[in-house]
Amino acid sequence: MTDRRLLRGGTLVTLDGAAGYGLIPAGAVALEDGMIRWVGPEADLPDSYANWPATALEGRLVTPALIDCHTHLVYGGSRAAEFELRLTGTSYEEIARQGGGIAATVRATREASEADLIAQALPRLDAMLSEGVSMVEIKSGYGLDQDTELRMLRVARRLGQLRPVRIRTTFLGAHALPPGWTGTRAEYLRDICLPALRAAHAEGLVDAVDGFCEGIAFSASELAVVFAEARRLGLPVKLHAEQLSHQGGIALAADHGALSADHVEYATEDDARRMAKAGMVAVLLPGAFYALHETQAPPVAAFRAHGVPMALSTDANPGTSPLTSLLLAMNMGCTLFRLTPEEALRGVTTHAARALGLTDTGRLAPGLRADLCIWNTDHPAELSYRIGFNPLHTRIFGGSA
Ligand SMILES: O=C(O)CC[C@@H]1NC(=O)NC1=O
Ligand SMILES: [Fe+3]
Repeated sequence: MTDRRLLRGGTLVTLDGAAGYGLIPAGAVALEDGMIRWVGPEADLPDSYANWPATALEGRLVTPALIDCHTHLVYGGSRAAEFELRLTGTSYEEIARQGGGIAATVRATREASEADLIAQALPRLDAMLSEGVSMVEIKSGYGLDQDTELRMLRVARRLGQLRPVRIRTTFLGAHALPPGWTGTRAEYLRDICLPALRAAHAEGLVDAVDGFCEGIAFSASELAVVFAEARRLGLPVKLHAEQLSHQGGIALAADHGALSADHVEYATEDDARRMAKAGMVAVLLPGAFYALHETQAPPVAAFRAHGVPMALSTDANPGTSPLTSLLLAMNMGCTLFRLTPEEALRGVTTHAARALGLTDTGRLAPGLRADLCIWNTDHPAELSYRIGFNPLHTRIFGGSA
């Protein structure tokens, strides 16, 4: 039985082309068997679609469904108490020295069963879906041992079976040293991280590989070992780079054909040039910038000048970005990083898809997946202008509402 649906009488934001909204006023979209078949002015609708079951859009805005391309959505426990500590004078570093920070989440995640992790992740995932998200990237990185890293990735895969959403998984064993590790960072990567990556890959749990290139985490030369193994396994790479300082992470990522460099607050003009040449996406994460009271914004003007596509994401994680609203991340991208509303919308659709290495979604065009959002507004800027307001009317996933 062919599943057909015609949306008619809305303002379409196709995002076709390298710039602009690709607006089609009074437009129509024909969906069939989970794919977009036709997009255009309703006046030009071919007769063959005229009798398809129709939904009147009544002038509402239609965009591609949203994509959150950088999250740490699966984890155990909460760090709300640390939030309170920080606001009563204890520094981030002091909390880490006391065994808090990532280590606290690692302990809670190791103690959590698969069912616990699913139960704790679902409300966060549901919050994203309620705002029109159709795809979420989820990283490991709170296990830092093989069993827990694989359990995190299995949970991420399971979430895509429990909800109408696509999940892309990223192995982030190179996130931090495990609590209590007495060896070197290179020994952790060799003896724990890489065997876990190979085991996760063998189980089909990994879509990409990531690392945290920072003074408090791993150096570019240490991470080169992880990226070399990822490439040997045929996996794409991406990198948390230049977040709190300049460590040369972008150069490493560019040398390994990375899909993206993420955070990039301390990226330079030369980094932007390298990213453009390597065809990388800059994934901007304003939630962490905001929560850490960061003052160094990413070099948006340099990314624009060199044609580096910019994506936006929540970086949903319990420490530096306990944010599960991609709409708020859009507003932060505009307000904190001075992105235009068009750049913000591209950042959570077509550029986010590119940051995940995907070409089957992120725009309204024939042949792409029928993942769309219908909004109770008629102007695209409303999506990043409002703060704490969700104008979603209908989320269409694979052609179904
Ligand atoms: O604090 C946490 O739990 C994660 C921090 C998070 N991880 C990373 O690589 N950068 C971050 O901001
Ligand atoms: Fe992150």
